[in-house]
Amino acid sequence: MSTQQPLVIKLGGTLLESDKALAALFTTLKTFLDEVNRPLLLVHGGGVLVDNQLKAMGLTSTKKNGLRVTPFEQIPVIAGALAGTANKLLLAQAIAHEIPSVGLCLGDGGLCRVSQLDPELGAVGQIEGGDATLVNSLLAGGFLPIVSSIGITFDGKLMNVNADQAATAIAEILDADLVMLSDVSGILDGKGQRIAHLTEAAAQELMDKNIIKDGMAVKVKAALKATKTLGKPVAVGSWRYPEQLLSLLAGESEHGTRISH
Ligand SMILES: Nc1ncnc2c1ncn2[C@@H]1O[C@H](COP(=O)(O)OP(=O)(O)O)[C@@H](O)[C@H]1O
Ligand SMILES: CC(=O)N[C@@H](CCC(=O)OP(=O)(O)O)C(=O)O
Repeated sequence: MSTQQPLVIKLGGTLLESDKALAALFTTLKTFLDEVNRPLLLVHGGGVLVDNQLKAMGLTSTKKNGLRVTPFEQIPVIAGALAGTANKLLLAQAIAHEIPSVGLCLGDGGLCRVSQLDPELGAVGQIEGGDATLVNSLLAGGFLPIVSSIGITFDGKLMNVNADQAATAIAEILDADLVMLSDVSGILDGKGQRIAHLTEAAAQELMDKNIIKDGMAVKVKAALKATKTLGKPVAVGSWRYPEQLLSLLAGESEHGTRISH
């Protein structure tokens, strides 16, 4: 990996529930930025914050194939949780760790072009390319962009995009390396063992058997698409062990799962 090639790290939303894990991760990111001369961008989820917020308002929520059904009347609340609370909690961590940062959504600077994915899912977006100009100038200026997965359609509608799909699309737009940090040590097989290296055929078999399912199936499908476009593997690891970040980046097999086609 070249030293100047951007790195995209996707942070799963459950990280936001642990102040200790957040602080440990941002300490590692600060060291990484100081020691490794490399542009870094964070994309984050926050499904758990959305769940909590909807519940507090007496609203229910369902998922279909790992994607949240998003009635248009709920999008203000969901955008508030993701582009508001989740994004600003991460920005706050960056500031507390002396990392110059900017909080964005997919619509800022036209980073991602978003359209409605499927009318049955409501205000759920899919990404159809984008424009790296704004983000590249932020990276060149030494800022850490922190990007939520709220998108805006060409006709001005807010859309909820799955954060794994957002992260893979942004990695494709920036031609970046991609590491996805979740709440598991990697992708697990039918015996609960970590899979060090997952190919497309093996992933398909595990999805067919419902061993890779829900949010992880969305993540794996998005990662497989990105590996093809980027022509390199995508790593899935845990945010619980930020010290494993360099090992994940180096593609070592001791930690996480490397997905390739
Ligand atoms: N084969 C699998 N290996 C690991 N996790 C899996 C698998 N299948 C389903 N999962 C679930 O996927 C979750 C991670 O995906 P997701 O909820 O989208 O996380 P994140 O918000 O971190 O992106 C795990 O917590 C686990 O419950
Ligand atoms: C359409 C869709 O499913 N959107 C997700 C966006 C947040 C997300 O992906 O958060 P995690 O990475 O923490 O799972 C949602 O509403 O939960």
